[in-house]
Amino acid sequence: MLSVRPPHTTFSRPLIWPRQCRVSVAAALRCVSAVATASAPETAAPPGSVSFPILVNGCTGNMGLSVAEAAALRGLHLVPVSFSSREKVDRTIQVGQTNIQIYGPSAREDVLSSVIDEFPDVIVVDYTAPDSVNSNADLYCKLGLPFVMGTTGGNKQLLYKSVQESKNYALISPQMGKQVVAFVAAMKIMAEQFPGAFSGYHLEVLESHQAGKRDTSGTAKDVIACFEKLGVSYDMDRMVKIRDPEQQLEMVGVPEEHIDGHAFHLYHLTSPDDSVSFEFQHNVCGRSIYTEGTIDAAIFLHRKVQSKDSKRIYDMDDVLREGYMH
Ligand SMILES: NC(=O)C1=CN([C@@H]2O[C@H](COP(=O)(O)OP(=O)(O)OC[C@H]3O[C@@H](n4cnc5c(N)ncnc54)[C@H](OP(=O)(O)O)[C@@H]3O)[C@@H](O)[C@H]2O)C=CC1
Ligand SMILES: O=C(O)C1=N[C@H](C(=O)O)C[C@H](O)C1
Repeated sequence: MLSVRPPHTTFSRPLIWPRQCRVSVAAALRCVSAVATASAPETAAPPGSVSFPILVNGCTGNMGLSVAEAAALRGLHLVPVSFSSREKVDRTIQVGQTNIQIYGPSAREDVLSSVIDEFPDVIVVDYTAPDSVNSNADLYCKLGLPFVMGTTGGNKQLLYKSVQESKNYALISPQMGKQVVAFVAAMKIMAEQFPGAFSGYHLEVLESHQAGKRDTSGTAKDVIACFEKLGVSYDMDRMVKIRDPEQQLEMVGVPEEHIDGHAFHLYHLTSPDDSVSFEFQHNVCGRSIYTEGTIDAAIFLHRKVQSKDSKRIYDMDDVLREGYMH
């Protein structure tokens, strides 16, 4: 059986993961848009808040649907369009009062062009799949569609290059949970201020996510990059990735009701002589922390686009720094 216990530890107590969490498209669009405007929004936008069109790509999936629901609840104008990786989709998804039409990949460019005509200040949010990150981003950049990229994976360098070259606006973050973002930001600060502070230390990393997660945790990769700057050498192949529900229940301690949606991370450091150890954990149950952060990210990006800010590429650190922490 896979041992969750990092080998280089002097602790005698078993590793216990907390059981509780702690930490003609255009015509159709015009028609739906008119209905959406005429009928009262589900929940009025909070006083002083903005409302703008938001298109969530990946509404057939868990994050896409959650973000679409949260957008409607926050009083944003949900564009009734989303996409699938499958060509033969004949499907609509009801989110509040909006009927979202799902299109296949070949319709993407035409449909998105019509969306821009109809909703020039639209913000796209992408929660699709790692292998779609670059092609989706390339298309948003080609069309000048500002986007929030929540989807992890893909080629990060190419992603940034596309945005830079197109001068499009984008907010890219593998982690939208604001408290987790703050933790990673603290790790980055430590790495910048005390490079080499953990030289010679041994690092073990374990991450557990719902079985459907295809890639390695993007958040873990970012945290490991900080440890590397702190002097730790780490081979990514050693990361323990748990996707098996039985192990998650019995070994990791994920509450049963969150087996289908959780993100538990553990980083364990041990000094060369085994006399000192450190543990960092961030354990998330459900998805509300990400949906909340994603809506803030979309609002933030919309403001930047409207004010024609000269900076074009953002991450969640920028969002937190501008006071969205609460
Ligand atoms: N940044 C953050 O804070 C977070 C990031 N994530 C990341 O978001 C992504 C999605 O996660 P999650 O919702 O849990 O995954 P799901 O598997 O539940 O959903 C992904 C959906 O994307 C759709 N999809 C795949 N390819 C395309 C495409 N080319 N165009 C449009 N839709 C597509 C799939 O539907 P279909 O079969 O119809 O194509 C699927 O329903 C992952 O990369 C995950 O790591 C998740 C949580 C938080
Ligand atoms: O797929 C997920 O669920 C998550 N993905 C992100 C990642 O890969 O870091 C963020 C969080 O771990 C949830």
